[in-house]
Formats: sequence, C-alpha cells, structure tokens
Amino acid sequence: MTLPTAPALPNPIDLWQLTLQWQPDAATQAQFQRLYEVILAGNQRMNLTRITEPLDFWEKHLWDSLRGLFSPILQPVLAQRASQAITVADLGTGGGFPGLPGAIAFPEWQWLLMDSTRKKIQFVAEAIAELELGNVQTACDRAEQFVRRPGPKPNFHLVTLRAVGAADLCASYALPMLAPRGVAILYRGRWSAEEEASLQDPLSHWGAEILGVDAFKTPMTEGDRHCIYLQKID
Ligand SMILES: C[S@@+](CC[C@H](N)C(=O)[O-])C[C@H]1O[C@@H](n2cnc3c(N)ncnc32)[C@H](O)[C@@H]1O
Repeated sequence: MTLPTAPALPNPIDLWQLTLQWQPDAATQAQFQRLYEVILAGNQRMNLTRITEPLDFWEKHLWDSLRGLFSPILQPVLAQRASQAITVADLGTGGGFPGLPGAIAFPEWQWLLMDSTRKKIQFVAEAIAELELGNVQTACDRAEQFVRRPGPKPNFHLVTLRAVGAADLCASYALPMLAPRGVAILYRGRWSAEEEASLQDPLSHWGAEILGVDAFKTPMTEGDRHCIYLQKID
C-alpha cells in the first residue's frame, strides 16, 4: 500500500489522561499515526470514512473507539481476567473501528475483526499487515451466520459493535458469541428508554443482563455518546 503523507494526529496527553486514565506511549502514538495514514490511503480506493481531518479522526475514530474499552463499567470485569487471555470480536468492523485502535491499545488481547463486505475485510487485512499487528485476525462473514458455522462455538470475552444496526439486532448478533460472564459493548450515539426496552427479548433469550449504560460526551465537540454493556449470565 502506498501511504500518503498525512498531517500529524493530535496527542493531547491531558485529555487522554483525564478521559481514559491512560496515555499512549510513543510507539503506540506512532501506530495511531500509521493507522491514520493507512485509512487515508484506503479512502482513495474505497469509501471507508468521511472522517478524515486529524482532529476529527482523533476524536471520532480513535478516542471514540477506545472510550468504550476504558470504561469504568468494564474495568472491574477485565480485572478478573489475565489480560493475555482476553479474546475480542469486533462485528461489522467496516474500516476497522473500534477494532484496529483497540488492537493497537491492547496488544495482548486477541482480536477478530469481522465484516460481511469482502472489500472492507480485504482492506482491514492489508491494514493489519501494514501495521504489523500480530494479535488480529479477520473474517468475512455475517455475524448471524458465523455462530451457526460448524466447529467450536464462539466464546469471546468481549464483543464490540459500532454503527452496525438497531440495538436489539446488535444484541442478537453479539450475545450468542459470548463466553459466560462475557460482555458485549454496543457503541451508540443517543440512547432512549425505547431502545433499552427493545433489548429485553434478546437479553432473556440469551441469558444476559445490562451490566451498565455509560453516558458521556466526546471531549472536543461534545457529541452525545452511550456505551451499553451487556453481560452473559451463564
Ligand atoms: C456503518 S458501518 C460501521 C463500521 C465501523 N464499525 C465503524 O463504526 O466505523 C457498518 C458495517 O457493518 C457491516 N455489517 C452490517 N451488518 C452486518 C452483519 N450482519 N454481519 C457482519 N457485518 C455487518 C457492514 O458491512 C458495514 O461495514
């Protein structure tokens, strides 16, 4: 892949620390910059994202992807498990969000990035090679079909979905893929009581409950965000 020269991404140490209680080290920041270049290069061939300005990319792709993983709701669950044992599936990953920033920030976790669109998964596979990420695999599949394939039943510790569809549909994709006590993270913008009510059927069908709803604003443009954490009970 020929990478264009891209403007430098911001690295607002104070904001990382204040909002995530975490800061990327120099190598991680260099990986984020490389990811930005890879996305800009991919965008020249296909429509991956309209978010291409450095500040926008930082906030709406990098920070937004990571905020769901650094949530205070998730941290106690993660603390119960050795970090290298954590497996994550990002369903409907598109151009690789939140999966690629997550795989860079959490290199000890094992990631599967899935999308039903072949050319998007081809791009993600190229990005993984370009970024030399040894902890990420890809699958071109539909989430609802993946669980029905012959072979061992998926049992991920985490499943993430951002901008893939209605909340109840996302829950019905994610919950059958979780290990007992595993957590699905639904990345949403606004969140309503009606959407929360729509989760009741998939939650009772798959034996899960709402672990928590994290409401927050993006740190630069103050957009409304919610991450919904669903935990498999048994
Ligand atoms: C709007 S994009 C979001 C991409 C990315 N998650 C993000 O937030 O930038 C939705 C993606 O979900 C994929 N998708 C939709 N339904 C799917 C399904 N049932 N299984 C797998 N991928 C699906 C689409 O191909 C598309 O790439």
